[in-house]
Amino acid sequence: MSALRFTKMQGLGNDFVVFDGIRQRVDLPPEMVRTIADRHFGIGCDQILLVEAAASPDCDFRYRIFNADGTEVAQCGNGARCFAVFVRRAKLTGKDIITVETRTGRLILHHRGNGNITVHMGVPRLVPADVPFRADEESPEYLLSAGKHTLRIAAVGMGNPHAVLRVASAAEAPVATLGPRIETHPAFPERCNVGFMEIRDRNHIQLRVWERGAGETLACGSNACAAVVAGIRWDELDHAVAVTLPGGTLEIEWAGPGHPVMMTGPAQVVFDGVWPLPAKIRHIEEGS
Ligand SMILES: N[C@H](CCC[C@H](N)C(=O)O)C(=O)O
Repeated sequence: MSALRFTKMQGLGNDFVVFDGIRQRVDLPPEMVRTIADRHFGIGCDQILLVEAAASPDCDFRYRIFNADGTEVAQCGNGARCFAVFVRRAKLTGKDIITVETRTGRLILHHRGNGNITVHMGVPRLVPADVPFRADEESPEYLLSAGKHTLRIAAVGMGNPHAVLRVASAAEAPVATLGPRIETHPAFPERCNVGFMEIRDRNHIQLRVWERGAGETLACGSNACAAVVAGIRWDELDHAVAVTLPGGTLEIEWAGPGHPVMMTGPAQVVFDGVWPLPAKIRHIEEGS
């Protein structure tokens, strides 16, 4: 095959290149992911999403996610909503409720009928080793040394690792400087996504996110979930919260430990396209 069909999609401005890996063979070595994601030499996106056949009989699809830096990861909330729209539009399923398997668990994607999708994002991981985060014991808040700063953070796993800091103003938060410092902090052995949360009231936060492997994005669904979990554990938020990010607002609900986090929001198609496979990738493709 000398080219791959794709669909460009976005969820609150967090943008994706989505490949159907069922009707076409799609290999995504890191170099190819980086090239496709590049906003000047490629298509341009924060993440690539790959639809595959499920290995588990009780799942409808396998859902794979690749960051713009080429790393494969196990969770993407905004991408999950786009995945739900993609598989219906591609007529890979007609279901309203779709179960997908990821590298660390499974998500349930629910078309609400009004253009919004609700995603059962799984039960948050709060034990440090499950985030993963290096700490002797579980706590709603940890102190993290970063250069001359000592930061109070929450560490939450949503199938991917998240740090959350409370800030007075999300708009003025030092995302571009402190974000990469925390993303690569040794306390997070697999790096992390970094949320800067301004609490407006018990049912509304403003959030900006420095994403692992992508930098600051207009929205991050899994960090929105992690931020609400953190705020509820700090007794600063109620159980249903509107999370306003630069790209728009998500509705997040969490009933407390042991319960899943539920995320509701939109997902849109931007355009369809064809990605020409460069010769060297085609050479690998032909099994040489
Ligand atoms: N950067 C994330 C993956 C994408 C998550 C984000 N786009 C979302 O909507 O959850 C990570 O490395 O864990």
